[in-house]
Amino acid sequence: MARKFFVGGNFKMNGTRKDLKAIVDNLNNAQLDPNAEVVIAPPALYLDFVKQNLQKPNVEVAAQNVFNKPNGAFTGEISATQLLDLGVKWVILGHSERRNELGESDEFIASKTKYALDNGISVIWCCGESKDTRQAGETIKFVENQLAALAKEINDWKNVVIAYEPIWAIGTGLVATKEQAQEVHAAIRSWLKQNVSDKVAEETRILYGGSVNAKNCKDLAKEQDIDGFLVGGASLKPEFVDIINANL
Ligand SMILES: O=C[C@H](O)COP(=O)(O)O
Repeated sequence: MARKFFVGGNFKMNGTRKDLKAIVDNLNNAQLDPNAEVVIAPPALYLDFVKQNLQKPNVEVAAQNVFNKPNGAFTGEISATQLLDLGVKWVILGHSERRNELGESDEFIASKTKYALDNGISVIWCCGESKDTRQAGETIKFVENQLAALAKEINDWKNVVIAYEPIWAIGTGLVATKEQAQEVHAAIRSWLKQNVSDKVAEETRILYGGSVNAKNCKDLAKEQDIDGFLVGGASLKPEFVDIINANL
């Protein structure tokens, strides 16, 4: 089964209504590859605003976080029920900025992933190594450990998209070579085959994230196990359209 090309735009903590309207208008007015599935993740405060302004049926909205409890005294958190109330059916979890800046552990991320999936929200689950880990030659072992922590919590992978994002490539302009990215993507797929099932390995989309732009996306997209991208900085710019259209 061919895996559908997937492009996520992670706006992170960027944009006001004016900026976001311009980004959404740019997408509304663009010719987008009809075979690409596109999800954009504005700051939580603007999820509804972006949703109301989007006019493209193949572009959906994602949250950048969700908590693992239904409601209650959890200041600053957002529940799955609240996301569904706005019609938001995607969430990004496990991003290295939340792992490192906010101290989210593998176990906490796995429990949030389970909670989101159990409530019908699809997850873009992120993994990836630091520069030190890569230099020590431990990239694959590190990513496999992150996967193992997730696999302890979840059984059903059909609504999970994996994003491999080497931390040293995020926002640095230092993109992984297509060989480096393909090697880790193939290792993730092989881990899924050995530890989950052939079907999950075959069907799960594995995205690359880390300084993807209009210039490097076409080459990366040709790699066998790269099924799309999770884009940060460039998703705020008009070139996001070129990344969505990388296969055209
Ligand atoms: O979630 C997106 C990644 O962190 C990549 O960000 P970047 O494209 O700005 O390097």
